[in-house]
Amino acid sequence: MSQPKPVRLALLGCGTVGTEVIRLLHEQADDLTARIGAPLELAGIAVRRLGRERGDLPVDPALFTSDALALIKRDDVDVVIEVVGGIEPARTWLVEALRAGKSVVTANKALLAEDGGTLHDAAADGNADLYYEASVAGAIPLLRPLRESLHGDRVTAVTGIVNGTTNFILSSMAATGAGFNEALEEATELGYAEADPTADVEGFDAAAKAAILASLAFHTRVTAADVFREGMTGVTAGDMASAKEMGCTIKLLCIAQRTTGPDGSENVSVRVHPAMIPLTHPLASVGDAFNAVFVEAEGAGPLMFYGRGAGGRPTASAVLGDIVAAARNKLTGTRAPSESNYAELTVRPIGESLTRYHISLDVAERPGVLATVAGVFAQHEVSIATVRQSGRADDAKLVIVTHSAPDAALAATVESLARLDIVRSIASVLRVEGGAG
Ligand SMILES: NC(=O)C1=CN([C@@H]2O[C@H](COP(=O)(O)OP(=O)(O)OC[C@H]3O[C@@H](n4cnc5c(N)ncnc54)[C@H](OP(=O)(O)O)[C@@H]3O)[C@@H](O)[C@H]2O)C=CC1
Ligand SMILES: N[C@@H](CC=O)C(=O)O
Repeated sequence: MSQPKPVRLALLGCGTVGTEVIRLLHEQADDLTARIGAPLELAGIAVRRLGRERGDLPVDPALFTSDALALIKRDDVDVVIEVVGGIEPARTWLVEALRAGKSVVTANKALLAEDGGTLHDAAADGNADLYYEASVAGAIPLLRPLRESLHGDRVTAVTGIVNGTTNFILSSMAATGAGFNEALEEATELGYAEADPTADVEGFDAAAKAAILASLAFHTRVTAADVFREGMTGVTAGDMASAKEMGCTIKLLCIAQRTTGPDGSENVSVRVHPAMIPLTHPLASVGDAFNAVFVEAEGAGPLMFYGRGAGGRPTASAVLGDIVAAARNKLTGTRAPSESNYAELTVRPIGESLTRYHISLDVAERPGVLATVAGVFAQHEVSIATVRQSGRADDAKLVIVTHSAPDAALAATVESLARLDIVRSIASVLRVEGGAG
């Protein structure tokens, strides 16, 4: 019997993820051939620095090129795998590949969240597959369940920890009191952080993932620019200690919800910010670079997805799953179902979202302080859940946790508090989720 023709792959990028894709392709070659019905073969590997030392990769050095576009355009390439990152030149490459009918597998959440529409349109034009499971939550199978398994249901919320680097840092700060810089350095060495770790710590990476999740979950187009984003660089050791005292911890959360506006219209709210959650909350025990995501759907109820959210090998596992799917489709001449972004829901501004605040104030110690502070909350129609008071005659502290209120009212309350002469400083403001406080 004649050997089936190999499915030929162009790999763009050979960094943390790309090298592990090469290793898995090599280690599992026989199994992959059996599963797909044809062998996978690397046609070329595009990198930026041809002379870079790449260790003992099980691959022919002649496959390396610095001309990604020429590699993509080759007639013998069936599937393009992009693990480079960034907006350009990745967008140009992927549009070129898709329009030419080549399937694309990418881990590039930044591009998908900024301009996913262009990629989906190019995939439709070229009748090609666009797979991106690795772009959100590393190894966790999450996008395929949203894209396929839950397509008969109505998803109402997606909440979770979707950035491994910041979860690693916050978990280290909570467990060992490790400093921010030290923990970030370790996360970078372990291959969790983005090329520019600002994307992680300032919440851009999680916001991109939130946009992808919200688009898939609610069948509407949400871009990174639509997502309210606050990073975790402002979280201090003091915040962590205060959270601990209250039986809580702090996590960078992604929260995407289907909501109803004041006029009864349906819309969505998508936000990323650090939040205080009780230690009893299932997300509180998600440590290291692990991710966990809750999906709530009307029929299914709550579902939880948990696993490694970053790192070369786990991410490569998700990439390989997509390669197998794309290769099978190539052989059978079929295509994965395209995205159904039909809903056109408006994204509500953060000010309209209902949140709760934990506010820590340094105040003067004199009679009437508490009443004055409480008056400010009343003025903004924000109800107080708990108040803790501590301190000496010249240096008192008030820690206030609110009930839920529109975020704009809570932010305005903080602004008014800052203007009071009895408030020496606002030590910290954190949002609270999951019954904390
Ligand atoms: N690391 C992780 O845990 C995860 C990463 N991702 C995503 O995967 C993608 C890759 O991440 P990661 O492997 O960590 O990144 P790295 O920075 O480790 O690797 C990037 C690779 O892209 C190559 N490259 C950069 N610019 C060009 C160019 N102009 N032409 C050709 N090659 C180029 C680099 O070449 P050279 O080697 O010569 O420098 C390098 O091989 C990103 O989109 C990231 O967001 C997704 C999930 C998890
Ligand atoms: N930098 C990202 C990598 C995976 O997406 C993270 O830390 O989660």
